[in-house]
Amino acid sequence: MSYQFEKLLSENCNHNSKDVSEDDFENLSQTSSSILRENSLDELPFLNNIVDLETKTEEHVTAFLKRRYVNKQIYTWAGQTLLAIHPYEDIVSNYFNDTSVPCIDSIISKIWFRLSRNIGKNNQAVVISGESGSGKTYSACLAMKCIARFQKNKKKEPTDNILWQAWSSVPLLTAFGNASNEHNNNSSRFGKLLQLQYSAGTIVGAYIKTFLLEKSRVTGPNYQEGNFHIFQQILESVDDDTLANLYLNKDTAYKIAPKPENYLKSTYSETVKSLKILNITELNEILTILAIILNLGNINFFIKNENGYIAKDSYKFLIYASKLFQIDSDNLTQLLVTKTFAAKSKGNKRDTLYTSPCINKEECKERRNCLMRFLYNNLFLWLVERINEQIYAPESHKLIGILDVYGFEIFDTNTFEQLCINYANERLQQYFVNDHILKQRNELVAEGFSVDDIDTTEYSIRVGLLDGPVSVFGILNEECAMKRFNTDVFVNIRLADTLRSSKYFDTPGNNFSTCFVIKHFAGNVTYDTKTMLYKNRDKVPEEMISFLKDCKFPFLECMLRSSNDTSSNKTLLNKFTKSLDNLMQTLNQSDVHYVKCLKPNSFQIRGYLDEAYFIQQLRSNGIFDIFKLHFQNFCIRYNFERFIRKFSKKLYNCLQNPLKSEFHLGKKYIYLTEEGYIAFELLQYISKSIAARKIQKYWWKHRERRNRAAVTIQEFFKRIFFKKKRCSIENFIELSKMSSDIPLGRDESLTSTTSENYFANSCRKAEEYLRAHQFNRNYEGEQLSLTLEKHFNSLQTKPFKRVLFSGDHIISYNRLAEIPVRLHLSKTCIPYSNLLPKSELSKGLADIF
Ligand SMILES: Nc1ncnc2c1ncn2[C@@H]1O[C@H](COP(=O)(O)OP(=O)(O)OP(=O)(O)O)[C@@H](O)[C@H]1O
Repeated sequence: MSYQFEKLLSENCNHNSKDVSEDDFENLSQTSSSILRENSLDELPFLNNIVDLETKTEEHVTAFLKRRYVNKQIYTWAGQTLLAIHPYEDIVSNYFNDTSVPCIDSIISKIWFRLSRNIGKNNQAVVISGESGSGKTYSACLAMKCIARFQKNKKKEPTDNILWQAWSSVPLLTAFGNASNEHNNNSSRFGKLLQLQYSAGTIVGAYIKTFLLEKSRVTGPNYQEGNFHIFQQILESVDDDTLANLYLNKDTAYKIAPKPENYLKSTYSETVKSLKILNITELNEILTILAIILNLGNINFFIKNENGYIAKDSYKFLIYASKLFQIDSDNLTQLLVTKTFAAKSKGNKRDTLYTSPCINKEECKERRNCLMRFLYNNLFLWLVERINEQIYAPESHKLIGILDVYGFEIFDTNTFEQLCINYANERLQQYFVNDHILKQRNELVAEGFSVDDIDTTEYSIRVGLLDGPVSVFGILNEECAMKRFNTDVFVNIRLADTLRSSKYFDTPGNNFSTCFVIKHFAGNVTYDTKTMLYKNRDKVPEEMISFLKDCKFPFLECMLRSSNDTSSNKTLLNKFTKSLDNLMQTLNQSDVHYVKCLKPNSFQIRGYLDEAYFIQQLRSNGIFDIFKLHFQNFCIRYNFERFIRKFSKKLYNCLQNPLKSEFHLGKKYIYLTEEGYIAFELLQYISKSIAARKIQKYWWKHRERRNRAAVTIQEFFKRIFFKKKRCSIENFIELSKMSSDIPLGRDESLTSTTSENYFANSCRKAEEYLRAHQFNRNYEGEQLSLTLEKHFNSLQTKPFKRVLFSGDHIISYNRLAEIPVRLHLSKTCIPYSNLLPKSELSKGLADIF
């Protein structure tokens, strides 16, 4: 046991509850550990964590995962990382509501557990990674569904529920940001980090951060690929009248929106519903922008005498687009077929602007495409901003991040977008290995665990090759900054000359090739430098912005406000690298949980796991490195002081033997497995209940004794009081007797007035007596007055026959009531029982009132 910990234990020995005996703990700990053992056996009919395998060779692990996959067990733990194999069939429902097996739900329950008990960092994140089409977005949706089940206040109307609104953003952003490609008919063409704001068991807000939309797709997807789903949705589902207002027609072939074989039949109604849930009312404006893009895409050009012109057959589309822009068609023509450039003027004068015609069709097309990309990208950013306005809670809260970025991509032709996407995956993989595996390894070694070496240099070298000082990005950015005329071949030669020494870089083909190869963690990808510089510059001509500002369509102004700073000289790679740096910072502030999505084969066939293909994914994902860290099962750690404050020394002493394997004492921390932590909490709870019950028992005993003592004292005092009272009544009776025993007629000096005085005196004394004894209309008082009344009336004193008492007053002493009178001095449950019938009042008690 660590010295520090021992010291703390001895310092804190007074901390324990004295009510619970060591034996109680002993018994409890035995019971609970046996419960835990039984549970784990019940819950794990098969092994479900590959670190528990006895033989951990690559072949063994693959065979084990294959067996699970064939048994339709698509989820498996690799330490604390969840492996999810794409089933290519709908079997996920088997896992619903069962957190005992590895699945997305178990990750979310872990996160919920941590947040609700303040374990670990304030923020939690799920990083879902994998190749394109491996099921990342699907897993992200499952995670959100699971959070919805966990959160409190389920009864709230769905429309008031932030999570419901955040959930509605999924089909909306899918429609605008997903498209079909050869790997996946619903491939995300942007990266997304959804941050859910958590407070006291509820999601109170959310925020969506997006990364680099593949905007080049909007000008026309690659062969057999689709454009963003929204275009098909409009052309298929919007009614004819609305389409006519948008200058669109179902019979027209729109070049940018081909229908690939495997296109996703997503529904427009779902998109509209999501807009409604998110209170986005600008549906018409959105449709107009999309209609402009569709019409612009059909505009063709021809060149005559080195001047660009709009082709006659496509002139109508130009007219439609300018009507939708609400600007004169000549302005649009001018924008598309001429270019403006600024020439430096002498002195401090402003630059002079010159206009020159586009000299070839490609230039005209590029200007048109630039306008379409700019419009679509800004529409997308505006949409994300509007969603965030609706779902964001301004107060700071704990965060649950769900990161779903585009998956690693290898196509026949890979260009700038694939370079960015694969770079993002490379960064995430590097983060996983460096900040998750390596950091843990070093900490574990420092804490006394013995862990094998893990070589992570290859991941850093590859990231350095892409974005370091001498790197692919460095050269592309430099070429953009120099603004010199350079061909794609030249850029490729420069890349090859500079980076040839790296073992992760290669240049296939001859000197005129425009291709280079990067050996990524997930495979070799051949990139084409064609259009790379152009796309990297990401420049929107000034005159295009002025044109949009001149248009009378008011929505354009709102949209431009959400746009990025177009005047900035930063390249797209600069911006993208920066956004990924921010993402890494966000992850650094969170406890990160990993879901690695894997594809069983490259043919999208269900029930078949291609071992060679699969093993490569495991290798490149760093899954085999996880074996070296199987200590990471100790996923909860406390520093000693907090541990002792939370649990007690006695609890620790009792549990250290039965739960020996569930915790580890390091130099700074005590490490617990989740089972260990639950056992500690369970026993602490039970021990507190025992202590509480004991305290209750003592308290009841004490109260009983106190009550009994009070009763004894009361009895004693009552006895004395009654004795005294009886005494004083007797005295009074004696006194009254004396006053009434006046010998009438015998002594002439004693007149009737004298006798009357005597009687009146007696009565006054009787009243005083009653008052002095605190006559308060209670039973005792009543008894007393009745006793006195009886006594007076037995005296037969002349001329006063009867004396009638009410409380501490004599109310009648000159004549008897002619009817039997009962005076009720306290309220009874019989209504009006304290009143006499009116008819009887005059006869009996007229002098009373
Ligand atoms: N566990 C699963 N059960 C059933 N279908 C699934 C499962 N996982 C994924 N799918 C389906 O597979 C397809 C691809 O999944 P998804 O879009 O989530 O992949 P992705 O990794 O996000 O791809 P990309 O990186 O291209 O966006 C989708 O149609 C999805 O519905």
